[in-house]
Amino acid sequence: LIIRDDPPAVGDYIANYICKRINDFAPTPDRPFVLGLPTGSSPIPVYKCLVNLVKAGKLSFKHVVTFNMDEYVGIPREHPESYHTFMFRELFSQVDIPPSQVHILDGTATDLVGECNAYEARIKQYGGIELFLGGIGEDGHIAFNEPGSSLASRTRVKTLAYDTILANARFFNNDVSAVPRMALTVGVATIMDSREVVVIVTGLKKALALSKAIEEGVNHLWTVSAIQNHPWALLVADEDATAELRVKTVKYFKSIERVQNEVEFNQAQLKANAILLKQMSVA
Ligand SMILES: N[C@@H]1[C@@H](O)[C@H](O)[C@@H](COP(=O)(O)O)O[C@@H]1O
Repeated sequence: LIIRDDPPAVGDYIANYICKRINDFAPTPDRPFVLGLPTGSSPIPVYKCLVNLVKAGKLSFKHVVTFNMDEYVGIPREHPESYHTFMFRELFSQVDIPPSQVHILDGTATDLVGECNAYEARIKQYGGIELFLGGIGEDGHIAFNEPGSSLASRTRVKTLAYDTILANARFFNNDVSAVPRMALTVGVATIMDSREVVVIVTGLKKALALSKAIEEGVNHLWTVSAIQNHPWALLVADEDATAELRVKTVKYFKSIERVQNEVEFNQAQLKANAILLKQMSVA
């Protein structure tokens, strides 16, 4: 768990982290970086920063392949609140990703089950997802894996929890009746299969979910808690989202980061000294 002051600082941290991961991976057309992505308000600061990194020439999406987490059932791609529209508005139209490398579930498909199965197959074809970025709902859902979702779930059709419908009404002019009742979503196991999971947790409203995710056991009622079983998971939260954590938990994770920074600083110094010594011996 990494804690930053506010959502922009969380966005900066995650975007720079993803940028480094993609650059270190050095993707090529034959070996693209496969990235899983979320929608919602939480990832907006991440996307803003990723766009700036691309504009500054520090990052390219040319050899990045993306898979979005979820999409509403029954609203067309062109709908202003479809996740398709959201992704192109906030990220894809502003970076150098070829649209053919973007994958988003089609919530208007005539065969929804077939659409979900094909999505899983496509992810496999690419050799799985390298890094899955996610957000969480107030009830601790990841993607649209609402409370009670099987932790072994795969991409499927999902009925939304009434709390989620209420929470998402803000995107539909606060008209609860306009919010779709169903969605297509990757499963908990689809996310857990990825080689790395990064979760954005910002705002006071996510505080209980964050506590359930990391301070208690793995539980299908708080599906994000499944990350406890993932070998390489990172949560990045802002101060507000830590409100329900124990003081001890917050201090513990902050102290780990301090120790890690110390280790990295010492390693950098050792490296710099070694270079200096080598230069002196050559001279
Ligand atoms: N399906 C999405 C989730 O993937 C997202 O994490 C959640 C939180 O949204 P926000 O970031 O706006 O709080 O909203 C929706 O339910």
